[in-house]
Amino acid sequence: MAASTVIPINVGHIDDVQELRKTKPTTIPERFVRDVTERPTTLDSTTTTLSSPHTDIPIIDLSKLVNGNPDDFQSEILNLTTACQEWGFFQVVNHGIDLSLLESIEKVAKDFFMLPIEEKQKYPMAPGTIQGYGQAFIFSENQKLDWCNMFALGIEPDFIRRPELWPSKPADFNETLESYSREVRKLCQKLLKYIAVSVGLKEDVFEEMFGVAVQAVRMNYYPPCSRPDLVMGLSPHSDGSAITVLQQDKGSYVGLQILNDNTWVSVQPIPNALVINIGDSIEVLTNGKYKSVEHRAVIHKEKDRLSIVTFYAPSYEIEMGPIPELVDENNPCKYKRYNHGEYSKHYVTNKLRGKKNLDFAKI
Ligand SMILES: O=C(O)CCC(=O)C(=O)O
Ligand SMILES: [Fe+2]
Repeated sequence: MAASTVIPINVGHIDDVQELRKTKPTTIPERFVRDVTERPTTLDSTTTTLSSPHTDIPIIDLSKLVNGNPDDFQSEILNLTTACQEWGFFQVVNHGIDLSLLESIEKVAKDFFMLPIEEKQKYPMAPGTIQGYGQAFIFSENQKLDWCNMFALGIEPDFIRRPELWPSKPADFNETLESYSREVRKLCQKLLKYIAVSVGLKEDVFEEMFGVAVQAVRMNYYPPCSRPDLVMGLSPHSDGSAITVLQQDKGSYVGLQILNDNTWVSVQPIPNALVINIGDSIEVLTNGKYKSVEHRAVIHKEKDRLSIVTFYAPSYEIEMGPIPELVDENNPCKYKRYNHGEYSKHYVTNKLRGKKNLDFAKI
């Protein structure tokens, strides 16, 4: 997320999805109804329950990388290479973050979303910005809305923080988010080290390059919807980050889908695991060897869902472009050199639209 810039735009009226849900509408408001081509594709027409192939995306056991014997380390690095190259997504187990902390962040996030709307609206996401409570990436009154309420905050570096948007309720929200973010930051640093090794680079390459990495969190709350076949929880997109860490609530239904081989496949949640995905910045740095992958969230007819998503990205000052070791005559340079801050700005000032934002970086 880039530092906020206020853009004078007319986004029209954005319904709060939780409030909308309370009114039990018999028809879904037009602004949430997707064009036929954009609806969740595979549908069990008898039950209006969404069904799509479930795939077990790769699982990485971090403990084998952090303190495994050399054989385990090597085989897990190979798994990581496959996961990043063929999927761009994996679930990490034995990630070292206390389960009690995962539970605490889930609790404060849920408690926040359950507050009265008047309380949540004390922290509004202004049109065209990406921090606070509301709906991000809406830039016009004609744009379709996602079936989702979001609460997003910049964490690091300090200058991206908007302290006025940090809520006073629930009382332990801020403290919990600080502890959680510290742990997730360490996890990202570890993962990037192993991702570097897995692509044949020295382990500190990203750490050294990134400077004070940008970290932001977005909590997505998806209420149920009587017509999940018509709406989208979160529009298809790739993340602008280097990597993203996604925590789903305990007992989450299958809501995250990723585009693999042109098919939307559902990610089956594993209790206490974290979902990791490659963002656009790693795609550029690895010269496309590891690609960011388009993903989206779909909605359930009866159940709600919460995801807590951390984006970890290079500092805005750094110059981006493929790492020279990954460019040769068999792998010609596919991306230009640009300032990462420019890309972040480009990303947050456009609607979510698959991988289109990355055209910015392509030669
Ligand atoms: O809720 C999910 O599963 C997806 C969230 C996501 O992709 C995002 O916030 O960028
Ligand atoms: Fe995402």
